[in-house]
Amino acid sequence: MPDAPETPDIHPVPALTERAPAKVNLSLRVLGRRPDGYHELASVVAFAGAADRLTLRPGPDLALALRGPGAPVLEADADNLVLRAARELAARVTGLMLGRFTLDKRLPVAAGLGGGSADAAAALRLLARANGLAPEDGRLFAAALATGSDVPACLLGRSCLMGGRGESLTPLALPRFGAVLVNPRVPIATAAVFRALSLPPGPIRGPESVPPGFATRQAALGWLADEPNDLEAPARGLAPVLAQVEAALAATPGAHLVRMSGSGATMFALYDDCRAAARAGRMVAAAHPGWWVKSTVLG
Ligand SMILES: C[C@@](CO)(OP(=O)(O)O)[C@H](O)COP(=O)(O)OP(=O)(O)OC[C@H]1O[C@@H](n2ccc(N)nc2=O)[C@H](O)[C@@H]1O
Ligand SMILES: Nc1ncnc2c1ncn2[C@@H]1O[C@H](COP(=O)(O)OP(=O)(O)O)[C@@H](O)[C@H]1O
Repeated sequence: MPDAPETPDIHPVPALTERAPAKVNLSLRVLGRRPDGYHELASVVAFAGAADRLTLRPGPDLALALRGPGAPVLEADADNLVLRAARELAARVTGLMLGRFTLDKRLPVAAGLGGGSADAAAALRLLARANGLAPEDGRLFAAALATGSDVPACLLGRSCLMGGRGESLTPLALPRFGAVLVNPRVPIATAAVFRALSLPPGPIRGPESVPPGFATRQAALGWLADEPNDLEAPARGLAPVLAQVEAALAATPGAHLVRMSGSGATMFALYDDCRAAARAGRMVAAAHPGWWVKSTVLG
C-alpha cells in the first residue's frame, strides 16, 4: 500500500509546555485588613506534584482551548486567568508574541489550591520563553500581581513565605513530604471567605513567628503546629463538610498535620513519604468516592 500523503505542517512553530502545580498554604495568618480592602497575609506556601498542564503554540493571535477533567466547569472566555495574565504582560511588553494556549485542567476549581493562579503563572512563563524574556524580568512579576494575589508565588514556583497580599516572597527551605489533597467538590469563592472573616480595616499586626527555614520534617511540623490557617473557621461556616474531610484525613495512618489550604475547601495531610500518602489517599477515596482525592509530593 502506498504511504499516506504527509499532512503539511500548518504550525511550524514548536509548541511549548509548562506544568502549573497546585499551591498549598501550609500555614496562613491574616495580619489585618488594609485600606485597599485586601488582607495582609503571612503564609508558608509549598507546591505539589499535582498540576495542570499548559501548552502554547506561539503566534500573533491570543486564544485558549480547554481539555481535561476540569474543562467542563470552566469557560475559555476572556476572564480565564490564562488570558488575563497574557493581556497583562502584553500591556507591559511592546510587540509581545502571543499564541494559542491549550489548558489541560486537572486541579479542582475554586479550591484553595490556586489552580487558576498556577495556570496564569504558567502562561507568563510560556510567553517569557516564546519572547526570550529573562525569568527575573520585573514585567513578569508586575503582570503576575496585576492578575491575582497568588500569581507571583506561583510564578516563583518554589516553597516560600508569602507576605503582603501576595507580593512579598521569601524563598524558604522545606523538606519533602508525602501529601494527600482532598476536595469535597464544594467550590468556595476566595472573596466570600475573606468576607466571612469580618475583619474591620485597621492596623496590621506583625507576624507572631517568622519561619527560619527547615532542615528536617520534624522541625517544619513543630513550627507549623502553632501556625494555623486563619481562614479555616470562616470556611467551615460556609462548607460544614470540612469537618468530615478533616476526620477522614486524620483517621489515616501516619497523618502528621491535617489542615485547609488557602480559602478552601481543599484540606491536606502530610506524611513521611509518598508511599504512606498513597496508602492514605486510597483509604479516603474508597470511603468517599464523590470527593477529589490526590496523593502527591510536596515541598
Ligand atoms: C487566599 C489565598 C491564599 O494563598 O489563596 P486561594 O484560597 O485563593 O487559593 C490567596 O491570597 C488568594 O489569592 P487570589 O485567589 O489570587 O486572590 P485575588 O484574585 O487577588 O483576590 C480575590 C479576592 O479575595 C480577597 N483577598 C485576596 C487576597 C488577599 N490577600 N486579601 C483579600 O482580601 C479580595 O476580596 C479579592 O477581591
Ligand atoms: N484557568 C483557570 N483555572 C481555574 N479557575 C479559573 C481559571 N480562570 C479563571 N478562573 C476563575 O478563578 C476563580 C478562582 O479559581 P482557582 O484559582 O481555582 O481558585 P483557588 O485559588 O481558590 O483554588 C474561579 O472562580 C474560576 O472560575
